[in-house]
Amino acid sequence: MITVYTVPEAFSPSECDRIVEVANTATPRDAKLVRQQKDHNYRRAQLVWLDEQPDTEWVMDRIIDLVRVANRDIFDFDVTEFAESAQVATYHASAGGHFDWHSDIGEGRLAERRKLTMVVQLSEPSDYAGGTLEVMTGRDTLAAPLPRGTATFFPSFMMHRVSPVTSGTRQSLTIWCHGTPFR
Ligand SMILES: O=C(O)CCC(=O)C(=O)O
Ligand SMILES: [Fe+2]
Repeated sequence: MITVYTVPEAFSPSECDRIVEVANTATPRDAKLVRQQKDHNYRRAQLVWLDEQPDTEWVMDRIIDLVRVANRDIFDFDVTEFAESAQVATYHASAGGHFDWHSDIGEGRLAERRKLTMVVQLSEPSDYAGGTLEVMTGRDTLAAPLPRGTATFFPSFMMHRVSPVTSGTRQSLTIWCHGTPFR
């Protein structure tokens, strides 16, 4: 189904703490776009790829369970693999954190095979202002629920953005599921 689907409390507060801790102690990279070019006006965030961090296999195990259920119950997409690492993005208000409107499907061997996107809110809503994940559902946009640990799923072709973070810091966990490109 073509929809935005939310799972409250997909990750517990202590699981969010553990993921944030890994991300905050790793060496971040500036966010690169699907075609690997840097364009800071388009996206400003720091990224940590979980598969480069030790002791994070449990995160992937949880992701696999969540995605399996969401895809079985809601999307029924022909997804076969996670071809890219999960990433933790950190958007600082002080660094102009945001991500302009985009689709996750792009050119390139991996980006063209993205089908289902899952984003988990890792920060307490009171820790930041702005930084809303918005998904375009046609004429309207839908704001992803803010509570920490909430997972929001949407087809990777849907346009979405993270509005500018105006105070504090927002962190999120993103994973893509891949398969035969849509046709
Ligand atoms: O941080 C978010 O909420 C969304 C991240 C995103 O859209 C992406 O990494 O493609
Ligand atoms: Fe995205």
